Amino acid sequence: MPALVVMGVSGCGKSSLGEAVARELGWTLIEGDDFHPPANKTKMATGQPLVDADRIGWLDRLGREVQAHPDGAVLTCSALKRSYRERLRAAAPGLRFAFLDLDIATAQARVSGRNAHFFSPTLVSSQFEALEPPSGEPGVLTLDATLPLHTLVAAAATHALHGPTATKEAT
Ligand SMILES: Nc1ncnc2c1ncn2[C@@H]1O[C@H](COP(=O)(O)OP(=O)(O)OP(=O)(O)O)[C@@H](O)[C@H]1O
Ligand SMILES: O=C(O)[C@H](O)[C@@H](O)[C@H](O)[C@H](O)CO
Repeated sequence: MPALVVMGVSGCGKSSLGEAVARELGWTLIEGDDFHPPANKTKMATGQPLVDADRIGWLDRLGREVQAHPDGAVLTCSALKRSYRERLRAAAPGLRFAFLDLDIATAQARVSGRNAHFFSPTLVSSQFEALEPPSGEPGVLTLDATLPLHTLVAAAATHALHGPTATKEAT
């Protein structure tokens, strides 16, 4: 089942890239934030980081969403820890990942600059504490999240279609 997860910390550009890659490939976009239960959104809006127990049911739901779109899906999902990615891989074998790698200062600036978003800017540092970078795991392309969107789209779409051997890391 062809599927790509666009992953990384809050503000790295998952929604921007995910939407553009899904359009480029004609695949279904699954916006991970839309599937957080209300309790998770309330926690994040009030400055409380999610813990494993908050994320497990959400990840399982996202795995089912990917399974429901066997013709091609782009999933935006923070997928911060290796165990979370393994959970998604178990649901969708062969899943590919595009990791948007961003420094904390730029993430902070991007998240603070957003209006009307549920995610509290005070949580950015907790995202970096939770992050276990996926380098070395199967099917992962690491991208410099400060590159222009059109460069990221081209690299991520090639990776989604052809896998790691076809893609030179755009970092
Ligand atoms: N490649 C890029 N270069 C510069 N700015 C970008 C890039 N991609 C996204 N941005 C900007 O960064 C901000 C965050 O982007 P976006 O909402 O796509 O990130 P996100 O990872 O989905 O965030 P969250 O998970 O918190 O919703 C937005 O203001 C967006 O316009
Ligand atoms: O696992 C998490 O902590 C969450 O998925 C966050 O990453 C946010 O939902 C997202 O980035 C929106 O700002």
